[in-house]
Amino acid sequence: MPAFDLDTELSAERHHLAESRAALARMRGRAEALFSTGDRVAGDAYTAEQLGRHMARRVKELADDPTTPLFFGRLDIDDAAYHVGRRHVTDDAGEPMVLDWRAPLSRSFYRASVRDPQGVATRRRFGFVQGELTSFEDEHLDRGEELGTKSRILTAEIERPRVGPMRDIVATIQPEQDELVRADLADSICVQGAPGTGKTAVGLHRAAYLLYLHRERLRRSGVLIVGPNTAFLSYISAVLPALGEVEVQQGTVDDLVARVPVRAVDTPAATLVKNDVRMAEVLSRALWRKLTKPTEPIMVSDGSYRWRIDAEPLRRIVDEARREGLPYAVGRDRVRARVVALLQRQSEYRTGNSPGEGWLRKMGKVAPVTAFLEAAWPAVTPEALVAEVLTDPPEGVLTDEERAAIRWAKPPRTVKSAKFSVADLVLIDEAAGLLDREPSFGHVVVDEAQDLSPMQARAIARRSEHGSITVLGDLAQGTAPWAAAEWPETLAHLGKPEAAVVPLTVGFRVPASVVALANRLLPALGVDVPEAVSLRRDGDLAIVAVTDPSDLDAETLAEVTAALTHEGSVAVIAADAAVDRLRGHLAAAGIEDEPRVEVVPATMVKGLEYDHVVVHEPADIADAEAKGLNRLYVVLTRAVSRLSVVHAKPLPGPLASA
Ligand SMILES: Nc1ncnc2c1ncn2[C@@H]1O[C@H](COP(=O)(O)OP(=O)(O)OP(=O)(O)O)[C@@H](O)[C@H]1O
Repeated sequence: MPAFDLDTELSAERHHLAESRAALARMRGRAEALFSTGDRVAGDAYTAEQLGRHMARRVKELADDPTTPLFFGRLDIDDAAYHVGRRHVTDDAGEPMVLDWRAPLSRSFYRASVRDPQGVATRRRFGFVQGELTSFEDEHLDRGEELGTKSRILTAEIERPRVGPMRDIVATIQPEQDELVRADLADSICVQGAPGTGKTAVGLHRAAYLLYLHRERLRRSGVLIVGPNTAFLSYISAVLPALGEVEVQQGTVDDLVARVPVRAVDTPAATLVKNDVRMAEVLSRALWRKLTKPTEPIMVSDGSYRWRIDAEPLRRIVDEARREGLPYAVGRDRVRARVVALLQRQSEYRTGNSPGEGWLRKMGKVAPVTAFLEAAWPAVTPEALVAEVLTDPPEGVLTDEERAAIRWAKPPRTVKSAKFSVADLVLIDEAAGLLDREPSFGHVVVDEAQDLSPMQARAIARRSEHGSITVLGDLAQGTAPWAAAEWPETLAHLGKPEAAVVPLTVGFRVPASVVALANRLLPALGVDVPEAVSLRRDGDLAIVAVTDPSDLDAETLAEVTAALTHEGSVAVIAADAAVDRLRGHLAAAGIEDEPRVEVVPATMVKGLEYDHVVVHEPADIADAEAKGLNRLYVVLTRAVSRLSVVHAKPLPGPLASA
């Protein structure tokens, strides 16, 4: 193609971009105008409120970020051109100027190939700098041209330095990722992906996709993202808003179950027992054994008459309600209602009239009925049930040693004054689930799921009972004492045993040389997962052996200083115990004011990434915990461009020959 043609094309595309931005601004202007007059046109306060919320959301959704491209691709189908971007933009006549990446037609942007062109003659990808269109790249699928992962624009995007929070990947979603993103709402899936294969990205884009396709339904039931800690959640928090999705709930499992404050710390032994799935059985038994067979009749007087229900029908009512398998508190209400119904029938029989609402309510609360209920089906709170179990752990499910591990050394005088631990909160949540139903989200995305304990997984299962889930994780990165060695068990605890386990193996973060180093650890990790294959041929790996251990921190500092000559973020990752000392060391060298540098404890880096990672004394990281080698595997795979490993002690196990 002659050069002037390229220029003409580029300026035509720039023109389309400018026009699209102007059209989006008009769409937003219209939404704002509607927003400001909304309460005047709404019939009542409730509708005005609903309309106001809807319009405010709409205005937010239509925000234009001048630093990100409004479209990033184009499809030529049957002589028509369709630009693909972050959201629909239409001109004043309602004609599409940019298609939302989630629209059915846009699917071909991600999936069309020479083998299956899907009607696409040409696929065009745009290169941008700061929202300005600078280049494009065409694949003429109709002429057998396909770039795949060799696309220059894809490579540039993957290799772009990382600064600040996570970015969306709409422009470059790969076919195997797209298949997961666009899976049906009804499908629960489990993505087993090596580090940097885009699991988190896939989960977030899937949430955005499902919200687009099932907007009303999911807005009502809600979409929830569960992540391992708040640092991770804040790292990913900008992705969905950038995709126009501003109403997704994000939290850790601890956030989900936070019904009471955490005021105690468990021993490791107690933590293990409390997270074991048998605790569900312990709680369930402790609860249901509270029911007792009624042996006394109920005698009630309402002022005019005396009523009596014998023990036999009462036994039947309790047995029936139990057999119905309802949550405990619902069953209790049911028993009360049936007792009142029996009284009502007697009253109708004797007086010939139906008693009124007030009479029925009163009968539900009279002392003999309440006393019967308290004996046969006593009221209980989740906290009280857990406190009871921890005060005197029942026999039958746990071993004596396990019971001793969770028994409170000094039981509290009242439930209110009880001090609960993080693990207790999950138990309280389980107890609450036995008492009553938890509202279910329409879809839940669970990241770093390999670290969920069975009891935590059950807390998520209760919140997705009527919805589907996307489970993201990597068994090799499991560091919790209960971390899964295979997926089916976790999926069963999550209530979705049928979920398909789909692997992702192409890595977009970690350079090949770094992946090769990390992969050496895999055989020692005791899990059977496919190795990562890196798309990245760039990147540096340096192993710096220090002979005098007292030089270790100085060498680390030297690596940081060298890293700062490059673009992007720098992290020193060290065993937690060394972090304060290293921060002091860097501060003394005047690096504390450099916003690009962070000293991060090894236990906090899961899910994060930095352009340059300096790993400080890997042997200490590996020795710090039972799953230390898994932790080291996580640490080594955080680097986007360069990894320096600084060590005085021998490198741990399988890395020693590196
Ligand atoms: N298709 C893609 N195009 C461009 N960048 C991508 C693509 N897929 C993933 N990435 C980038 O690769 C990096 C790793 O992605 P992500 O964090 O989602 O991986 P992960 O599998 O969750 O990793 P980990 O298991 O280590 O937490 C991110 O910077 C992400 O933006």
